[in-house]
Amino acid sequence: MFVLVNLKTYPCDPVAVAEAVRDVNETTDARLAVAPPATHIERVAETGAETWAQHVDPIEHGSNTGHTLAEHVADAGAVGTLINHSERRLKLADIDGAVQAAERADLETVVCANNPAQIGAAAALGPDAVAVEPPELIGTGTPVSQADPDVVEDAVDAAASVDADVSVLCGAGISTGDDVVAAGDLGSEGVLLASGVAKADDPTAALEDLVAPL
Ligand SMILES: O=C(CO)COP(=O)(O)O
Repeated sequence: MFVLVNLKTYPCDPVAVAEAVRDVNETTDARLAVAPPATHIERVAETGAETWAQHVDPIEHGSNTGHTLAEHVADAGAVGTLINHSERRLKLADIDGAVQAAERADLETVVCANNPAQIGAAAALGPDAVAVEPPELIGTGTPVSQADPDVVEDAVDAAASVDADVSVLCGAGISTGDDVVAAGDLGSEGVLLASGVAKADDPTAALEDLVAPL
């Protein structure tokens, strides 16, 4: 299972969380990665943790002000990027452009979406993976894999019907190893989570709990 920790803009120490991700990754067959704010990618990558960006813009080198260029996040040490999110909503054309920008920079891609219909559209753009995250469950601590298992199974079916090579992750409210196991049982190849680690008093213990049953 892939466990991707999105730090959003939570007031945690991204380097400390990254060190925890790096250390717990050594203890498990699961694959752990962390997505800090763009400003912290370089310092986080220097810890040795697998580092992802939270966003890249659908642009190339040139006259763009205030944008995030895929090549820059790759240079800073990111190996992948989230694209689109309930909290960073993009138009379909911009998701398409961001996937192409990320591929140009050799970044792995996970396109987030709110529901199975959007997952089908996202999968059609050819990312490496899609992640279904019902907005109403994000940040609640109520895990999608238990509160809304149908949405995960339907997302898996929707992606498979478009492109069987696109992996499916799920997220929202995931915070325990049981939640991760439940996600896997529904056909998800990984989880995307944030508050369960970023807001934890002890991120290492939270990560250890997440991967314990894997
Ligand atoms: O939005 C999410 C990850 O991108 C999920 O957030 P929570 O894990 O806080 O519910």
